[in-house]
Amino acid sequence: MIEGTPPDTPSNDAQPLWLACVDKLAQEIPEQQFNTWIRPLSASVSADASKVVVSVANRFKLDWIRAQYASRIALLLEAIQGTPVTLELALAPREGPSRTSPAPRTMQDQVLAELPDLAPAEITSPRAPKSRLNPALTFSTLVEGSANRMARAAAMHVAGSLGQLYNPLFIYGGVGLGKTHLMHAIGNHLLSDHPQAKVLYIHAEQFVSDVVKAYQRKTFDEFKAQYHSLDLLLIDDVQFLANKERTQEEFFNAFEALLAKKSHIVLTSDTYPKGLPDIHERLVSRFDSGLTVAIEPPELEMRVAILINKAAVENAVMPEEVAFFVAKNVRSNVRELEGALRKILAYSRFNQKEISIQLARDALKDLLSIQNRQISVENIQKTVADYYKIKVADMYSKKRPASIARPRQIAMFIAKELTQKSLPEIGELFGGRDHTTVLHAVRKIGAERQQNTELNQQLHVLEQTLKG
Ligand SMILES: Nc1ncnc2c1ncn2[C@@H]1O[C@H](COP(=O)(O)OP(=O)(O)OP(=O)(O)O)[C@@H](O)[C@H]1O
Repeated sequence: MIEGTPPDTPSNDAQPLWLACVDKLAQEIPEQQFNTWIRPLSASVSADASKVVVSVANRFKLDWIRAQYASRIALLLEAIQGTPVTLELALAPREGPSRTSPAPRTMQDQVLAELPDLAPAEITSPRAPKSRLNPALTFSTLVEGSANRMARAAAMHVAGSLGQLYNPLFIYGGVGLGKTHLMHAIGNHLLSDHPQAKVLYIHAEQFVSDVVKAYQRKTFDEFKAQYHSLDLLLIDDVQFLANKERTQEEFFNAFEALLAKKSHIVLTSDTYPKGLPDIHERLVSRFDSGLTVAIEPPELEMRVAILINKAAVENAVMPEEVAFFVAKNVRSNVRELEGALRKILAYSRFNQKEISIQLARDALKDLLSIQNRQISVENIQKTVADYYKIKVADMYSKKRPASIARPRQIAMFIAKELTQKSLPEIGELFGGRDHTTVLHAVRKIGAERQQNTELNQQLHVLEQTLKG
């Protein structure tokens, strides 16, 4: 399931498929959740009903629907239609004034300008459920591996002894690596031990919107009472506070109030605190004043374990050899692994065939061909050379100064991570080097990545660039 643009040939005849799906969801989901998340959706269905594009008002909602409801919607659509249906989520076209409208004048205007893309109805919608935690996201459903071991241990510590060490806990890493899951796990753990604890999970964009609402309705006292009285505040994706001056100020106030009363704050972001652009220095230094931990992309064995576990949750058996095949081909993040698994399960159920490597190959045909097309060792050499401002020819040359040798080692490391090439093949493509030279580079950069935040960040950027 991917984000995309509406299909070219929407058909009104096919709309009953979507309406039937919405009907089913209405029976399954609590009314308030249904009204908040599902009712506002609109969908366009291709003429042959093989593709449904659901439009969502803003990115926050899109992420939420993708995480919470997309797999269920996809399954329902296929069950109703009786043939495979591709589900896509797309941002609805924005209406009203563009972001380039003249600078706001009053404080309320300024705050309103910070509003994420929420429809007006959202501003007056009833208050969300108290903790906003998803009970399914717990420590027990989070597979542990070296990629998340430290973050998981710190999170468990926080959940077990609130307000003491590691406050704030700042968790960062690339998309779909389990940061949100870990946050919810902390909240759920705390609530299971202390059901009366005041816990709030909130996405940073929603925090911006809460600040806006407080200004609009002149309910700042209520806003402060709500936030400043929490025992645990979990705030996701703080990079979304960038350039939101007023919101940052309110967040700073809440932050200080919570720390003063020994409440705990857990934050996530796509980068480490000092790497956050357009966030006020005093907030950045607060973010960094507790414990900052990274979540890395999961290593092969962890990806295999995640696949096998998630298949079991869906009452399916994924043989280990198939899990290895998928894990070797889907490397970027857990969300993509989940997407691949969903495709395989749907394909297996639809064709009534057992899960095998051949079935996985067929189910993931599109995904595999895109990957193979995109990432070649030549592409990696060029991207890394551009990034470190050296000549591509230096990737094959025998030169040894560190300014050249290091980018070369980084390129070898990425080649091992992102392509199916063996060590000797990679060595060959780097000017006929021995496979032990490649192995040395892979081990060295891999170990350094765990310790060196800056290198880790550079690798993330390079990997994201290569994956397009
Ligand atoms: N170690 C893990 N074990 C099991 N499931 C995981 C693990 N890590 C991530 N997931 C699952 O992968 C999906 C994506 O994770 P999550 O939403 O927590 O990522 P994220 O890092 O917050 O991403 P984003 O930055 O895009 O918000 C979720 O369904 C989550 O449950």
